[in-house]
Amino acid sequence: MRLVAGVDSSTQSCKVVVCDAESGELVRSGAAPHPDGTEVAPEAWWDALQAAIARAGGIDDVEAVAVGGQQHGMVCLDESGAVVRPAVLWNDTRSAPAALDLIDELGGRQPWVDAVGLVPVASFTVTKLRWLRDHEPDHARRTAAVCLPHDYLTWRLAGAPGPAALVTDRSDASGTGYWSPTTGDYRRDLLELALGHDAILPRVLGPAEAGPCTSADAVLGPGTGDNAGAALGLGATAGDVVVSIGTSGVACAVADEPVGDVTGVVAGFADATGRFLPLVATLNAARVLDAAGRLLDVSHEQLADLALSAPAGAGGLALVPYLEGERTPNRPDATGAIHGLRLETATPAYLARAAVEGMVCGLADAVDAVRALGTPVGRIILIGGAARSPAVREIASAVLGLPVSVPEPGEYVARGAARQAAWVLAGGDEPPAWPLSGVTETRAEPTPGVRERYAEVRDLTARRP
Ligand SMILES: Nc1ncnc2c1ncn2[C@@H]1O[C@H](COP(=O)(O)OP(=O)(O)O)[C@@H](O)[C@H]1O
Ligand SMILES: O=C(CO)[C@@H](O)[C@H](O)COP(=O)(O)O
Repeated sequence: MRLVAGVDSSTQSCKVVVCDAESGELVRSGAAPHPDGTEVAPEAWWDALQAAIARAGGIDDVEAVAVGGQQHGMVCLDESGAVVRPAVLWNDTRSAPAALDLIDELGGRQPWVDAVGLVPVASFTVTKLRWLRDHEPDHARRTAAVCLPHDYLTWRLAGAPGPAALVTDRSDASGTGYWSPTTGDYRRDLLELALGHDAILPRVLGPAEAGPCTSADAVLGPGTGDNAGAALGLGATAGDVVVSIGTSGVACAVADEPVGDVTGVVAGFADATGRFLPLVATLNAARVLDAAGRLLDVSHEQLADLALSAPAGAGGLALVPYLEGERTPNRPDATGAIHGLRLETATPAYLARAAVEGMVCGLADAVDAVRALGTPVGRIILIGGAARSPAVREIASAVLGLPVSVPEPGEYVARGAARQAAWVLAGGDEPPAWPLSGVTETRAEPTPGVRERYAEVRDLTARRP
């Protein structure tokens, strides 16, 4: 059996899967946590990767490896390849004012969409670089190379051979704000507009192009942004909308043509197969349920039981989930809120229901935005840590008014990276066929009233203190 490995260096943890290159069958896996916070030393990702690899039984016997990872994080290296400052992550909102400055300086939203397929918001790398230039000019000046979390780990696996050897892929490059999915080229003028000077950027490899090798002589694939990795791991095709409920909430779909949305709601990313990946991301997803569990002092399982024991709509109790500010809609300074509290609804069960419904309503808006750009929504595929919750599956189907397909619990981003590694080994125009097993479908009675109530209260939130 020829083995390949795939990595998902996500916001909260690092996961490694080792798979049969031909069939995709999972052979073994491991995981390790990441530190909390929206600023992380890249060395911590490297340590977590080493721990996850060890827990997966090592990767000395694999022939190819690819790394998927959280998108957009700003990793700055100096001339020697040393990290200049901790990475600023996708969910850090400090660069919201920088995003507005950049939009203004290029002449509005449309020039950004035309140039790079997206409108800058705090999540995207380009705005973080502008923040760096404005707030830490010494760090900006020392920055000789800029890369993303997955690029950094690929480079470390290759032995960190100097910044000029950095590589990336189309999907993650498309989330920087200085690479065009339409032309396949960097927009160095936009990098300079943000950072104040040019810098080394990772070479963008083709979807199945081999990168350097690891110290154990396994070939490294280009890697992927995590959402493109998930689409590849699931084998998503036209009509599939992948909804991921991890730290971020995401709705995305594979498309044959690039997408441009001047409202900035849908980002026109590239995917991991040479196609495109229109995507909407929210800042508030699984952690809203973590927070509800903490408030009620219950486990995820108990929270799900509580939520399912309350009636749909939670008697008008509605939770706006902007606990970390929000990216879509673009409200970096917003906070969460609970509306409609009455004596009858002031119970753990109603609050649990409202938390799941509020979080899912944010994702329903995301699915609507993807659909509004002409993407067909035939099937919803639900993944991410919170897809393990029966309440999330049931309420997602009810609120979306659609059946929801859930593959067996697994690490689909890491699987997508492993499938890319197998593709690098096998060559050819399409990745090896890796059948998806254990998909179950949840169909719940639609509850349109839940979204109507949510729409009434969605904008009624206080600003962050
Ligand atoms: N059974 C569950 N119900 C709800 N949430 C869960 C459950 N299991 C895990 N989670 C949550 O899923 C999140 C991790 O999901 P994951 O997709 O790995 O996140 P990320 O990719 O952002 O690191 C955590 O916030 C965790 O608490
Ligand atoms: O910012 C985005 C997509 O644009 C996020 O989806 C990040 O890529 C982080 O993903 P998770 O770690 O939450 O899965």
